[in-house]
Amino acid sequence: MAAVGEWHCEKRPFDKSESFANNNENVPETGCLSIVVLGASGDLAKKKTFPALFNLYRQGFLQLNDVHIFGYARTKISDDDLRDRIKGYLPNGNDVTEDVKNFLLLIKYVSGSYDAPEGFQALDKAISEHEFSKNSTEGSSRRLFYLALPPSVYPPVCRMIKSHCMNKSDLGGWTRIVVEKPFGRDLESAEELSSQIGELFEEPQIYRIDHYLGKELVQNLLVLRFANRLFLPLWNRDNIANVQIVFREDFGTDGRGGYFDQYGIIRDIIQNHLLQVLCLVAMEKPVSLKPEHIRDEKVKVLQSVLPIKDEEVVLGQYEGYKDDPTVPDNSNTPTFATAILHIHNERWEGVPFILKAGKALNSRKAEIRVQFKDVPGDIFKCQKQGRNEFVIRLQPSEAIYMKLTVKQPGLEMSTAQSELDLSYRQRYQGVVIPEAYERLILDTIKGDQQHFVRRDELKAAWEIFTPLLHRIDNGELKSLPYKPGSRGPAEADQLLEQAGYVQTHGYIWIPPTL
Ligand SMILES: NC(=O)C1=CN([C@@H]2O[C@H](COP(=O)(O)OP(=O)(O)OC[C@H]3O[C@@H](n4cnc5c(N)ncnc54)[C@H](OP(=O)(O)O)[C@@H]3O)[C@@H](O)[C@H]2O)C=CC1
Ligand SMILES: O=C1O[C@H](COP(=O)(O)O)[C@@H](O)[C@H](O)[C@H]1O
Repeated sequence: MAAVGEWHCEKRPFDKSESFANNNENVPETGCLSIVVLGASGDLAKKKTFPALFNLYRQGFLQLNDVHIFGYARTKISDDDLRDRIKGYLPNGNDVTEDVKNFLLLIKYVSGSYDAPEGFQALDKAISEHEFSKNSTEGSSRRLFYLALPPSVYPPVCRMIKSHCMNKSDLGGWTRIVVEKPFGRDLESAEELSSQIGELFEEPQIYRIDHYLGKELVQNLLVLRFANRLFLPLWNRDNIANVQIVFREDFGTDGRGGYFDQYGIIRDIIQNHLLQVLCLVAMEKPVSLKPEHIRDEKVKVLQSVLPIKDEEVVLGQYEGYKDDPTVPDNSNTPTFATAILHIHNERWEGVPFILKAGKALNSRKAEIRVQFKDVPGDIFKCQKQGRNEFVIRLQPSEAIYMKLTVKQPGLEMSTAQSELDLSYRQRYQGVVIPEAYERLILDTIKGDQQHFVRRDELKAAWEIFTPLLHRIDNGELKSLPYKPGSRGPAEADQLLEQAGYVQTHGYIWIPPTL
């Protein structure tokens, strides 16, 4: 038993019945599982993919008897070199515990190119040997390919997997591929990539990962919205004045300037992470929790978004961004953007959805802020404290709180702003909040596509942002300079005010301490 306030990890059985989210009619699967991380020498693999696999392993979701992990990349390194690279990124990886040792022994490395058969044939041989050594029986050849690679190599890699590495039909089981963002640069390139991959794999085999969908509080959105009577009648244009979905980072592009400059903050954060969150905030109740029912509702939201107007966009670029030698001196790439989206449907007509994301700002946080309208016939006018807000803090200090006006304790009848607060660290002491990648990889193994982006969703998301992105790429919209460590361009706050957001002055939510 963990002491109060201490976070701990438990071995959990892989039990389908324990979670309501599993009612997606997937058949429970056991048997030989090969997880292949392509691009194993890279940044994402060492920082996110392998640590997520380790966490799944130490919680008992990946069984020693079934699983084998393969790293694949061009770099010529040995199994031990790869293990050494990964070790430092595992939780407490430098104290080589039994768990760390056993996990690292599960990893083998195969080197090869991304567009020639030899490497993939060697990979297939290594996987088959593993399947053979585990005495695989029918239905037990499960092969998961995680493409931790630049999207430019997805098409050749998918072709190679299809030609040389599919699960063996006599054993049954499955082959699935996980692809990372950025999935295209605009509608046309995304559709081309989708078609290339779609010719090789069926949609149920393709897992387009958006790690924001794996975050605990993003996963809580459906429960909050549809399991609480309190919110059902309030969640609409009659009561809600505006919705903000905000991502802030207090560091810049930090050595990733070359990559970032080709994409910018809208492609990096808004078109995917924030838009996915918007869908979950705005969608209608799905028929059930089946992945297709949920994704159908998300697509409807995206298809109801009106074209974005230039006057409802503010772009910024932090001073010093172009000091990175890999960023061109004349770059107009935004590192900050605020854009207002309007959803043209019965529930949301007239409610601005303000999406804001920025790098090198004054704080690091991601949150959803639902601001309610003023109370009609307000009798406390003279001491008005501010509007009700429902805030879902995605990170850090995960929390859900409701800003309310209450009576200030004491003899006087005066009002104050306070909150009803569910702070996770305090309420769920000793409970581990899983990393987004950990949860999503587990979903791919279970075959649950609920938290992955379907092809038509991706298309609709690009349809919303492509015209704006093209205007930015053509230099028709300029990025305003802002100071690193600031709130971003002042024009963004003016836009917020124009959209009807009423800021509460003199009140700051402080995460409770234990
Ligand atoms: N890093 C992160 O935090 C995040 C990354 N992503 C996405 O994940 C994917 C991988 O990201 P990341 O690990 O940072 O990328 P890297 O730049 O580290 O690339 C991963 C590996 O791919 C190979 N590679 C790199 N460039 C090329 C190229 N031009 N042609 C062929 N192979 C290449 C290299 O392996 P080798 O040369 O050994 O073959 C490299 O180790 C990308 O799609 C990225 O956008 C998404 C979210 C966060
Ligand atoms: O996808 C990305 O996300 C990270 C932020 O992820 P978070 O889970 O730490 O919020 C961001 O830094 C990166 O630019 C982007 O590509």
